Amino acid sequence: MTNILIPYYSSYGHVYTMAQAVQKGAQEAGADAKMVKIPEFEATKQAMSSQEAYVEAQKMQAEVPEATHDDLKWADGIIWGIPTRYGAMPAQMKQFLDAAGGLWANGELEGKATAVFTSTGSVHGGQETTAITSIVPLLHFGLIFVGLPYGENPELMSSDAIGGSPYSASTIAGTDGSLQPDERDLTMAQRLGARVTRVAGALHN
Ligand SMILES: Cc1cc2nc3c(=O)[nH]c(=O)nc-3n(C[C@H](O)[C@H](O)[C@H](O)COP(=O)(O)O)c2cc1C
Repeated sequence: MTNILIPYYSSYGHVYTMAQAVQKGAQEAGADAKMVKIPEFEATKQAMSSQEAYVEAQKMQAEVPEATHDDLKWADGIIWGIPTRYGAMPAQMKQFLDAAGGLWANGELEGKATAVFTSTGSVHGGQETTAITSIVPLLHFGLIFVGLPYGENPELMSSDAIGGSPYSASTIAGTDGSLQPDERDLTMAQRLGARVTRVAGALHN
């Protein structure tokens, strides 16, 4: 069986919902697919403890285990859930990657399939920049990047304000976080899960 890991970071639940769709797509493609959350900073936990939306979203994810570097070793494919912070990945995600230097040094992730999915507050808030800049550290680990092709995702041709690009599945949370992922965003997220499962399986064999 192909092992797919979905490490994600989600303050308000949108990336968590997308991660569930990615997991469903991977499972339907035959993977053992595991969601894990990127550890939160203590300072952020404290700063956000009075923000109801954050506290509720964390409760929703209470059962999801925290990501470890051993999880990365277990995986044949890794699909990262990365909300946009100033057009790029959050510090929490970068810290997790920075702390994985031992895996980098030993080349332990080289040759595994990888992909990303993202979320922004606004339509042009940086979905593509988040995906593309995230590819840079992932390539340092020797991961093999999988995109979201037009052929499988006709929704990419839509002129509606929905997520999805050739670089990643994505969603728009709304600047006040009040939107939920569009059905088309979830469908593309599922297809990404399935595609990485197929690629990871082929690479593993
Ligand atoms: C510090 C910070 C920086 C952010 N920067 C951006 C940004 O550059 N562009 C954007 O559209 N949204 C930005 N957002 C909004 C987040 O991308 C949005 O809250 C997130 O995608 C929602 O996903 P979640 O519910 O999984 O946390 C920012 C949010 C925070 C807290």
